[in-house]
Amino acid sequence: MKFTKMQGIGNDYVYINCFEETVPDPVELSKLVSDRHFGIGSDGLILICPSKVADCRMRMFNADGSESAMCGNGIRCVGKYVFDHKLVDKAEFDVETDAGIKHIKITEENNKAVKITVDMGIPEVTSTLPEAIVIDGKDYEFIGISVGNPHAVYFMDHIDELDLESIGPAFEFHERFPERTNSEYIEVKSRDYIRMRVWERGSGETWACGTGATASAVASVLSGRTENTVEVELKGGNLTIFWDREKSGHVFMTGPAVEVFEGEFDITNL
Ligand SMILES: N[C@H](CCC[C@H](N)C(=O)O)C(=O)O
Repeated sequence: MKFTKMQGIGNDYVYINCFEETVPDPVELSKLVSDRHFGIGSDGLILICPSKVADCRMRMFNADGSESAMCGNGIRCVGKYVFDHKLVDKAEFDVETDAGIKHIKITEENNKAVKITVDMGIPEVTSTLPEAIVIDGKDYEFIGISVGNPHAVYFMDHIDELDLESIGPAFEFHERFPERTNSEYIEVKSRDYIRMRVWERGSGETWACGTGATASAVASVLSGRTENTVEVELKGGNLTIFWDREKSGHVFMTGPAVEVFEGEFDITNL
C-alpha cells in the first residue's frame, strides 16, 4: 500500500491516494499507521477518494479509528496533494467531505502548493453563550462551535501550564457531548491574535487543529474578544482565520501544507 506522509503545522496524517489504492478497513488501518512505535506514526489516516459531486473526496480517521466529518489541516494537505500530483489542473477546486463540499484556493510557487485557503462554511453555535460543564466540582464555561465536527472552546490564561492530559479527556468524554468533542484552550493575546492548545477527539493533544483553530476564532469573535480576522498560534505554527460575518457568514482558514515523505506499507496482515 503506497502512502504519503503530510503535515499541516505539525498535525500529521498518513494519506492514501484512493484513486489508485483500495483500503478495505480504514478504521483498523488508521489505528495501525498512527502508532508512533509499531506503525508509521501520525495523528490519523486520510483517504483521498474519487467523488461524483466534487473534484475529490476526503475521509478522515482519528488515531483511535473513529471517523470525523471534517479536518482542517487535513483538507489543506489534500488540496496540496491533488494540486501537486496533478489530480486537478486548476488552482481552485472542490473537496467533498461528510460536512459538505469545501472550496479550496491554492497559492503555488513553481507549480507546488505553498499556501491553501479553505472555505470552512458557516460555523454553527452548539451551546448557549457561554455554557458551563462541571469537572471535578469546578465550573468550566465554554463556547460550543461546530464546523462539521464538534468543538468546545475554553478561554483562560497561561495555557502552557494547563494539565491537558487531565482536562482534555474530561471534556472529550463528558456526558454533555454524546458524540465526544474536540476541546480548545485559548489565551487571547490581542484583538487579532490568540494562542491555542488542543485536545482532539480520538487523537489526544495534537500540535495543531485546523477546525479547532477555526472554531476558536469564531468563539473569540462571538464573545467580543477579537476582530473578524484572527491569527491563531498553535504548537506547530500559525493559521489565519477570517470570518466574513457581515456578508457571506462563511469562515475561511489559510495556512501551509507540507509533503514529508512517501512510502509503502504492508497491509497483508491487516
Ligand atoms: N486535526 C483536525 C481535526 C480532526 C478532528 C477530529 N479529531 C474529530 O474527531 O473531529 C483538524 O485539523 O481540523
